[in-house]
Amino acid sequence: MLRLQSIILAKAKQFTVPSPSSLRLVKKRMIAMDLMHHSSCFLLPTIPLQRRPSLTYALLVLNQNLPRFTPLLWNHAQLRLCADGGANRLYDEMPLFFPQEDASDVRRRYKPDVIKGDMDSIRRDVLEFYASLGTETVDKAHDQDTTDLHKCVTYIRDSASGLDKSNLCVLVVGALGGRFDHEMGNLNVICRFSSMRIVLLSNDSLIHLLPRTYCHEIHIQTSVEGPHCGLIPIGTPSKGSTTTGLQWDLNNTAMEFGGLVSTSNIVKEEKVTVQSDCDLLWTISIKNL
Ligand SMILES: Nc1ncnc2c1ncn2[C@@H]1O[C@H](COP(=O)(O)OP(=O)(O)OP(=O)(O)O)[C@@H](O)[C@H]1O
Ligand SMILES: Cc1ncc(C[n+]2csc(CCO)c2C)c(N)n1
Repeated sequence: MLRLQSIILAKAKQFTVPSPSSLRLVKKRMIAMDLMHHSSCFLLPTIPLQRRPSLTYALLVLNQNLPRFTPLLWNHAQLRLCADGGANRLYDEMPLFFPQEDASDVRRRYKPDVIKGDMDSIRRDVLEFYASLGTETVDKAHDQDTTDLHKCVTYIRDSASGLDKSNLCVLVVGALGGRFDHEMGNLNVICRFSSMRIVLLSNDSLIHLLPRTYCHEIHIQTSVEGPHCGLIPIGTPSKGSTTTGLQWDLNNTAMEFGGLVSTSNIVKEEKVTVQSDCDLLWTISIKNL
């Protein structure tokens, strides 16, 4: 009798074969997706203790104007790197944040742990200054196929010893504005290292990736960021993305680059949630306090 039932069931199933896309949807609903929390609390003077998960920060300085909050990020970071010409920026611009102080005192206080790149932009005097203070220098002049940012992210991932990498967040300053090929290269790095938390920052905005493999909860630090924001599918089209907490929420909405993308959106709540079938770029404005 049981065997007969299962034959009947099997036969019935033959006539209602679910499409691969509906199977994927069912599978997605059955597997509870992990939640990923995001918070720009690194822009606050002190990081709240109850911050979940507690992150370790690495700061990466690129060859562009240093954002005004660079000293703050420096203090939060456990590892500080300069990508090639980024060292010139640190050397030239860090003393400008402390006009009362002697420039060389400031330079000694803000000594990077590592300078890595193809070393075609760093000035000799700057390289010698930091090397004499004990900064590790890694010359990758032979590699002309990856950017200096890429080289530095690889260093953080593979070589930085004594750094808790289980909950690491890489803060990249000087990543936006300026030359467009560099900006696109920088965005490409966050897509290429999609399993790492990497935040690209300028004075005006920040960008990070929301991998499709998680549900995302973004805790808005309203004192320092927002309200302008955007969600952009940069690599592949999204068949459906869903959000809460935005003025123009997405409701299983399809998006694609060259079609609909969510720019000039507005954050309406302290918590924004995002779920998508593809990796999305999240961007939010930084307040000019
Ligand atoms: N104008 C910019 N806008 C955004 N990012 C930049 C800009 N300039 C440099 N960067 C970033 O800083 C890193 C180091 O800059 P640097 O000028 O040393 O690079 P580079 O390889 O010498 O550049 P290029 O040879 O293409 O001029 C780059 O890999 C890039 O990520
Ligand atoms: C297809 C292709 N396009 C551009 C470059 C040039 N390039 C890319 S990264 C880099 C290093 C910059 O520090 C250089 C020179 C390349 N190699 N391959």
